[in-house]
Amino acid sequence: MKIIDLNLNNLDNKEENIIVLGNFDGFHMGHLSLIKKALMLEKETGYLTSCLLFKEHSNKLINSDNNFKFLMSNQDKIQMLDELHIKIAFLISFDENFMKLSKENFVGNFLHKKLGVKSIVVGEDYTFAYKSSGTSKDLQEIGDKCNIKTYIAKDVLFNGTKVSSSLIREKIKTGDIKSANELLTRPYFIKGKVVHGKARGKKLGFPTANIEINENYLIAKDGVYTTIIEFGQKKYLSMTSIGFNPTFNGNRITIESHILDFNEDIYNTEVKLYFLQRLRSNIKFNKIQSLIDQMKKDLIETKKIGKLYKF
Ligand SMILES: Cc1cc2nc3c(=O)[nH]c(=O)nc-3n(C[C@H](O)[C@H](O)[C@H](O)COP(=O)(O)O)c2cc1C
Ligand SMILES: Nc1ncnc2c1ncn2[C@@H]1O[C@H](COP(=O)(O)OP(=O)(O)O)[C@@H](O)[C@H]1O
Repeated sequence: MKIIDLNLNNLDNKEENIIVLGNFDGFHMGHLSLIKKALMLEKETGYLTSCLLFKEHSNKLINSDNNFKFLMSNQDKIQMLDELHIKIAFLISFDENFMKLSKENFVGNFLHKKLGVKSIVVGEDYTFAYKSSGTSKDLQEIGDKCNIKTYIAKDVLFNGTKVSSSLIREKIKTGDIKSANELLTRPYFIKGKVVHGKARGKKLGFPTANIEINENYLIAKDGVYTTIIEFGQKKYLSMTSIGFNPTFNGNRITIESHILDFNEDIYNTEVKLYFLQRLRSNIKFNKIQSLIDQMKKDLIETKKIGKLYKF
């Protein structure tokens, strides 16, 4: 995939393309239907598929909601687009200039003249231009005038409900990982570096890799999960606790993962943690032995669940 930073490159050799527009937080079922449509059009027309990504998350700028949490980073989105065989990723800063573009300028100048867009694929609820004044219907109307064909994909429903990034955020926040994973069509994951904890894990017989928390991204509901941890091109079954370590009266949330059949130092390693299933809530035990006994039960459960997944 070609990555074009529009703030750095002037597109001398622009290629005619079919652009997929949206925010794509999570790359869920609905997003995948747009990508599929664009890839079909690519086969029919020979134009290359492309996608526009904002270098800074647009919601953060528009809402100025500092508590807004994302499902994935831009880097994850780029990797996902590449894996899906999209040919060009256009990156642009969501700055004052871009934010203030009129509907006509966005389509006629930016998409048509600057990027060489021949077709657009969007969802029904897409909005664009100054103060989100443009709708997908506007895109179609203005696009027609400059020979851009717009395809508006129907909302994807799951059990009668529209699939959306906010619905998935809600599922993750409430610990319904099973539904979130169904909507994403893959296990929900987070990424982070292994940092030092309180060095209690080894003493309990369950060392845990503590994963550094990035405030920009969503954290699943407090509890114990069966997970898969990936680093150094390998995947391992693991069980992860998200919470305040109530047994030890902890005062900050940690994400810590005990890796099965593993015994190596992985401090400072970048890991990817996939959530498969939530096992239970965190418990404040009166005795440390009770916590250990419970972790042994979690281990048995995790092994059972692990057998159901190929990784
Ligand atoms: C599978 C699993 C289940 C856990 N369950 C609980 C729990 O129910 N209550 C609790 O206080 N801590 C729980 N923990 C967190 C442990 O208290 C924590 O891993 C331990 O204190 C080690 O912390 P450290 O990494 O800072 O050394 C769990 C950890 C794991 C890996
Ligand atoms: N099976 C394992 N699962 C997780 N971490 C392990 C495992 N075996 C060894 N380790 C190493 O031990 C560290 C965790 O030990 P622990 O006593 O819990 O200390 P800390 O509180 O610093 O996390 C991990 O960061 C990792 O480097």
